[in-house]
Amino acid sequence: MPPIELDERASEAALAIQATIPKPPKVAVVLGSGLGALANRLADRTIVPYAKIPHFPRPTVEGHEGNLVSGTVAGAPLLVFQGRFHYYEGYGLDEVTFPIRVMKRLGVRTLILTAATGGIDLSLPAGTIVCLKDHLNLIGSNPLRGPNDERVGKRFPDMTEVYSHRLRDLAFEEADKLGLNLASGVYACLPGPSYETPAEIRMLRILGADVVGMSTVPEAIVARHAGLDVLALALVTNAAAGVSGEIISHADVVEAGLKATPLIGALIEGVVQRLDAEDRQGTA
Ligand SMILES: O=P(O)(O)O[C@H]1O[C@H](CO)[C@@H](O)[C@H]1O
Ligand code: HPA
Repeated sequence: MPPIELDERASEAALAIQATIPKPPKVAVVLGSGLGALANRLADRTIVPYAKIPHFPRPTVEGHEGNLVSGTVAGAPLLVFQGRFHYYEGYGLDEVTFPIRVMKRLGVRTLILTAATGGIDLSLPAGTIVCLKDHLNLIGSNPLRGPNDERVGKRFPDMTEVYSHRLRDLAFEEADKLGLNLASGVYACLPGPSYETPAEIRMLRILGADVVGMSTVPEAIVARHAGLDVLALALVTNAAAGVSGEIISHADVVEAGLKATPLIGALIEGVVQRLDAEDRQGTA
């Protein structure tokens, strides 16, 4: 898909959203597997089903509802993408990252990505929340492949700091307030949909990965290209293949996501409130 056409699609989608949400929040969250209930924590909700947004793909995976929800958390505005798209669903990376291109046009400046992941590092048991410090893009392609749209970002965007140091510091401060032991780690993105083999997990550990999943990285790359600040919170829903010997199932992943929703929700709310306070003081 040439970039101009993609740009037009994203602009049309943004215009349609603005018909219902005229002043979209500047902070957006993409919810990972099993974390959809986070959207229910918002007050003053306006819901736009993805099906009502032109050119928007439809989620096909259990645990990804397919709604754009605008609302507030303790008075702070937040835009929630309840459901994401994955490469393994058959979507191209243009479609996987379409919501990021749309939110850029809506005026979003900060993106919080959430994801369900397998824990590679033995010190990261199920239930741990990991604040990403870096990633390994092992999906076999790049969402910026193809002609570059210079109006959005550079041909060769720097990726030294994909996950904003400022936002990470903020997340750790808010985690402290909640008494939450937030971990820090590197996310390896594989195409899926099969889970990894134990040998692949040993390889990923040698490569420096702490958690593994099938999303997040394409979205983070497109967001950085477009100049958004990115924070990513990965929930460890299971021990990665071969780590505990337990079988991995998506039903268990979704259940673990549901269980952790109150905690990860409280952390996100703390971060969003801090960003709102900074915005009001004109420091963001
Ligand atoms: O990354 P999210 O969307 O949270 O989902 C994770 O959970 C699914 C596998 O159970 C995969 O889609 C993996 O990427
Ligand atoms: O173990 C996993 N591997 C890949 N993706 C995942 N998403 C949740 N758990 C996993």
